[in-house]
Amino acid sequence: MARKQLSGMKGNFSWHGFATRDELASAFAAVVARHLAEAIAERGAAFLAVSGGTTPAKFFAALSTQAIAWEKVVVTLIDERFVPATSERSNARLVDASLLQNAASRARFVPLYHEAEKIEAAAVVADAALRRLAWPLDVAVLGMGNDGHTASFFPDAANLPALLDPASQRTILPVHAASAGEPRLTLSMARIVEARFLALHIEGAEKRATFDAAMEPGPAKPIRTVIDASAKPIEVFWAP
Ligand SMILES: O=C(O)[C@H](O)[C@@H](O)[C@H](O)[C@H](O)COP(=O)(O)O
Repeated sequence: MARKQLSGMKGNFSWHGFATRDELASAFAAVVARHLAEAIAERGAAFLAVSGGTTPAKFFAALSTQAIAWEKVVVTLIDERFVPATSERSNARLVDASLLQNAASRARFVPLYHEAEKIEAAAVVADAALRRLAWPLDVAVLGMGNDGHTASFFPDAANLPALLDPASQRTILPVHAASAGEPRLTLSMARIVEARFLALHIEGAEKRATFDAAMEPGPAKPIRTVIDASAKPIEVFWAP
């Protein structure tokens, strides 16, 4: 059973804590499916962006079996490593293997990765492709690293101010950051914070401590900048 705590005093977020990661996965999948179904009922389609990394696999598996009109859902990524879908580092590969299965195999996936010599060129192609979709996102699911990054907003990214520009006209931007491992493509913060439902999915004591520290006064980590910029409180889903 979720322990919900509205943390209005501490920041622009609502905390949903679960006893186990399995409980979180099934409850969070039901919440996301409800938002997608509402979007389909109201506008005839739904638009979902998910993060990669190691955290979402169980949630993706639970979401893939939700009984909604998946053929009306477009799925894209919050961010992607600059690697082809054949790479084990590819978030598209993860989504294909874990989310676009079962009922959700009927969804349409729009990738961020495009083959190009330079990531700047791939970002321009992805930006043009993504612009054609029906913004804003109905649901955006963020992850977070222990350095306080979310999406590919790494603290050491050379273009961090452009990534976090709340007035950005860009949909997709390239990212070069030594801490990221490889270059990345990411949605701009401006496109993320306008989502109708914005959630952060984190697990483990270390990430909880990182999140709590980021909400303390002091220089803002990227996760804090995103939370502060969101029009609505971000919904945080956490389990130990
Ligand atoms: O491609 C990625 O890595 C991401 O989308 C990234 O922002 C991720 O959400 C965090 O780094 C957390 O990653 P973990 O879930 O692996 O801890």
